[in-house]
Formats: sequence, structure tokens, C-alpha cells
Amino acid sequence: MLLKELLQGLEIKKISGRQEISIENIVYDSRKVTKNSLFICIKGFKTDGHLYIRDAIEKGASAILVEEEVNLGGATVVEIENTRKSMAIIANRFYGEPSKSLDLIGVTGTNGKTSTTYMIKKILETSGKKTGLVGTISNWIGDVKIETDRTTPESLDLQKLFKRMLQENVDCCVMEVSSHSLALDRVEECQFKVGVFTNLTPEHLDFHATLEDYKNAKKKLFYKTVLCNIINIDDEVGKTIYQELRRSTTPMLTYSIKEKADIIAENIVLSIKTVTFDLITPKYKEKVEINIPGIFTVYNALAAIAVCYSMDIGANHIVEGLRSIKGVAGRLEPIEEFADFAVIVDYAHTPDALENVLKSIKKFAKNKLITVFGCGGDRDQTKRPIMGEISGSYSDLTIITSDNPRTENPMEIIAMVEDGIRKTLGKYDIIENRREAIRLALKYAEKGDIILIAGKGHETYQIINDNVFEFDDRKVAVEVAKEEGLI
Ligand SMILES: CC(=O)N[C@H]1[C@@H](OP(=O)(O)OP(=O)(O)OC[C@H]2O[C@@H](n3ccc(=O)[nH]c3=O)[C@H](O)[C@@H]2O)O[C@H](CO)[C@@H](O)[C@@H]1O[C@H](C)C(=O)N[C@@H](C)C(=O)N[C@H](CCC(=O)O)C(=O)O
Ligand SMILES: Nc1ncnc2c1ncn2[C@@H]1O[C@H](COP(=O)(O)OP(=O)(O)OP(=O)(O)O)[C@@H](O)[C@H]1O
Ligand SMILES: N[C@H](CCC[C@H](N)C(=O)O)C(=O)O
Ligand SMILES: [Mg+2]
Repeated sequence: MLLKELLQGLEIKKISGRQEISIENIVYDSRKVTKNSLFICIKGFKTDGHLYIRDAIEKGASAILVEEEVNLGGATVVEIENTRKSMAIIANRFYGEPSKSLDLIGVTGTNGKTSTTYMIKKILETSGKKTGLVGTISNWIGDVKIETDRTTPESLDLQKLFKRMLQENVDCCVMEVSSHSLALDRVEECQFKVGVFTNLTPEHLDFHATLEDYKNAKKKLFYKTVLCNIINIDDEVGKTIYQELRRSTTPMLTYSIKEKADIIAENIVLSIKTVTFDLITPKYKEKVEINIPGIFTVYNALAAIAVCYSMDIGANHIVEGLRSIKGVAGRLEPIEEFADFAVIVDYAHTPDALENVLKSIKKFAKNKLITVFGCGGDRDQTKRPIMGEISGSYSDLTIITSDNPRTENPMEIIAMVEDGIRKTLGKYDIIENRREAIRLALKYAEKGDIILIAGKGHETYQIINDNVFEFDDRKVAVEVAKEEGLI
């Protein structure tokens, strides 16, 4: 595509060099530049893309998009106000506006995005639609898995992925829309059919200055949708978003288990492995059964149902799709090798998630509830004491350990968790090494106990400083139990 075409309609401050040049590739990382690339310079949180322009030109970049004045030859230089936002516009154009041809569903909220997207995918597939998925665990094109390291990819990578989905005849794509992606314009130019709001509780307050900023980032999704917005009105923030969206032209569907809403669940029965409920929609009633425990599974299912209902997917496909789900990796995932006591791995890494999970499983513990968890480094510090207090309140024993300490001192993170747990009567131990923490929990466990290993869920690594080590809670629990002769 010609550079001139890519830049059409953008407010350019200054341009030096030819615009009639063919752009074969677009990149925002100088290390990925190939011949005839457009290199987009982004001022980041760690470094600044403008520092790598020379490097990019040497590798063959023929055009550079900048947001600060640079004077050098060898490539066309285009100066613009906001390169991150412009990248989304250019990427959408370069890949042929792919989201317009997909039924794109966006799910946002603090907790439940991954779980809800997997439910939606399963229902859509049951109804015969080839479905793509973009999210935390991995991306999918039908049943082909694509590794990812972001929940919501950078706009360029996202548009490229959408194009690939179209080439592979995908009908619908369901994606998690993180607050970072909304704040950093990763989903600008995406045309969503349906948007979902699951809930909002404190998280990522290292990135968003206030809870209000966090909410405002999430809210942006609902002004990008054309078919329907789906809102959990049992959530306090959901209620306010619902009120605000009444002025919008996009129709809305609400869901609830407590209040009058469009999609509701009644007669909920929770067991240690499943949930069942009576589904009531404006058009029909059905019995629903899902093989994932916890009251929040009902919420995630209602969100998924509302999406499919708004897309006119038949009730039979909804019920069958939900029934066929075997679980979502690292979300209340039971480790089957254990018989006398239960070991469950879960991705709860926010106060709200941890509280919900502990509440859900505590009632099924015939004996003690033992929790092993820590908090991630280089992330929101305010949640650490709160999570400590929650674990101390619900668990008979907490073993505080490391999550992904990243560049922080693990013992300092643990001390912040300990500040919270000390406010409770809950017993606790501190074992910084996560493998050893899991070992101790297994050694303490007795018949009828439940061990919850929280925070890392599906993750198969642990990040310590800038090193990524292999670490999977599910595998480690089994390995350690074998070493101890417990299984
Ligand atoms: C805060 C944040 O989201 N940062 C993301 C952002 O980084 P950044 O813009 O600060 O980039 P930077 O590292 O400072 O580099 C600036 C620019 O220089 C370029 N560069 C850098 C080095 C070089 O040699 N050459 C070069 O061109 C980089 O490619 C970049 O364009 O853009 C990068 C490239 O896309 C992302 O990898 C990076 O994610 C970081 C690693 C991250 O941890 N993000 C998390 C917080 C995140 O986004 N999480 C949400 C999930 C939240 C949830 O699920 O609750 C997500 O959607 O994944
Ligand atoms: N609707 C919900 N409300 C509260 N907690 C939930 C809900 N659904 C799941 N959880 C809890 O939150 C954890 C994370 O769930 P999930 O991965 O679905 O959320 P997410 O929004 O995708 O998280 P992330 O922001 O990390 O991508 C689960 O392991 C579970 O403990
Ligand atoms: N999407 C979340 C995941 C946190 C998972 C937890 N294991 C951690 O590393 O803090 C984040 O990037 O903040
Ligand atoms: Mg997720």
C-alpha cells in the first residue's frame, strides 16, 4: 500500500520525503523492521521508539512516523500528534478494516473476562459458527492455538490477527478488552458488534490514577459497539454505566441474579464441581448446567448467554454449548491426582476474585481451607494488604509466597501482604519460594481439606527480575506430591 494512502485523513504536522512509496510492512519495534517498512515511534513507559530510528533505517525502514521533530535523511519522516492512536488507524487501513467483516464481541471488566469469552466461543461453535478468540491465556482461530503474551494485543498485532481470522473463514471473534488496551488505544478502530461489562473492583491502580479513570477506560468500549451492550447490573459500577448508556443509541441488555433484568438466573444450585440454574430471558426459559463451580460462574454464564441471545443464537445451542464446557484452564481447575484432599489452582489475582473464590470453595471444605498465594511485582501495590486480609479471614491457614515478583524484592511484596493478614485471626506462614510453599501446604493437608493455589492459574512461568523460569502450579503440585510420597 502507498504511504500516501495509509496517511489519508490523518492530521499531519510535517512531512519530509516522498509519500508515493510502497509500504510492505508496518512495525512499532525497530527489532522487527524489514525492507520497505513504516516504523512507528512510540514513547513508551520504559523507553522511547524515537531512540531507534537510525537502527530502523539501517534495517530497511523507508518511512518513519514520529511525534517529535527529527532531522535525518534516508527515509520519509512524517510528524503527527499521537503515534499510538495513529498506529491504530493505519493498521486498520493496512489490513483492510477486518473487524467490519467479523462479528466482533468485546468483553471488559475486572474479573471474568477470560472465563466469559471461553463460554461465548463454545456456544457460538455449538451453533456452527467458526470463532476466533483473543485473550489472556492464548489466542485461537477455531481450534488452532496461537501463543500470546498480552491480554489485548497492540493495535497493529490485533488488526493483523483479525485479517488472518478472515482469511481462515472465521465468522465471529470474541475478545477480552483490557483497560490498558482501552487507555492505550489498542482497540481504536475496532468495530464491535457487542460489548460486555462484567464488573469493576479496584485493580491496576498503578496504571490508572484513580478508580474513576479505570472505570472511564472500561466505559470506552460501549461507545464502539453497534448491536448491543450487555451490562451486569448487580455490580455497583455496572449500574452507573447502565444509567449513562441509556442516552446511547446502541441497544442494551442487562443481566442479574438479584434484580429485575433482561436475562436472569433463578433457583441457582451450587455444588463443588458444577452450577445449575433456571435461565429466564424475554423470549424463553431454560435449565442451564455448567461444569465450573462458583457463583461467579453464574454471572459469567449470564453474560455469555446475553451475548448469544443478542446475536439470535438459538436457546438449544446456548444450553448445549454451556453444558459441553469442561472448564477453563487455571480457573478453579481441580488437580485430579489428589484423592484425600482437594487441590485447586485458580487465577484470582485481585481482592474481589480472591474473596469470591474463597467464599465459593469454603462451603465445600469438610475440613481446613489452606491458601497459597502471593502478589505480582511491578503491579498495583494497594491490593496486597487487602488480599492478605481476605485470605486471613476465609482460610484456616495461608502460606504467603511469591507470585511473579518481577523486579521487586519478593520479601517486600510479602511484607505488604502480611500487613493485611495480621489484621485477622487467620494463621499464616511465609515461604518465599513458591515450590516450597506448595510443598508445605501439601504436607499440612489432611483428609477433607481444600488447598487453593491462587494467582497464577494457567501461567506456565514465573518472572523473577527479567528472567522467565518454567513454573506451572498444576505441574508443581503433582511433582512435589510425588516427591513427598503423597500420591
Ligand atoms: C504498560 C503497558 O501496557 N506497556 C506496554 C507498552 O509498552 P510501552 O509502550 O511502554 O513500550 P516500551 O517498552 O517503553 O517501548 C517503547 C517503544 O519502543 C520500541 N522499541 C523498544 C526497544 C527497541 O530496541 N526498539 C524499539 O523500537 C517498543 O517496541 C515500543 O514501541 O507496549 C508494549 C508493546 O506492545 C507492551 O509490551 C507493554 O506491555 C507491558 C510489557 C505490560 O506489562 N503490559 C501489561 C500491564 C498489560 O498491558 N496488561 C493488560 C492486561 C491487564 C489485565 O488482564 O487485567 C493486557 O492487555 O495485557
Ligand atoms: N465474574 C467474576 N467475578 C468475580 N471473580 C471472578 C469472576 N469470574 C472469575 N472470577 C475469578 O477471577 C479469576 C480470573 O478470572 P478470569 O481469568 O476469567 O478474569 P479476567 O477478567 O480475564 O482476568 P485478567 O484481567 O487477568 O485477564 C478467576 O480465576 C476467578 O477466581
Ligand atoms: N493481567 C494481570 C495478570 C496478573 C497475574 C499475576 N500472576 C501477576 O503476575 O501479577 C496483570 O498483568 O496485572
Ligand atoms: Mg483475562
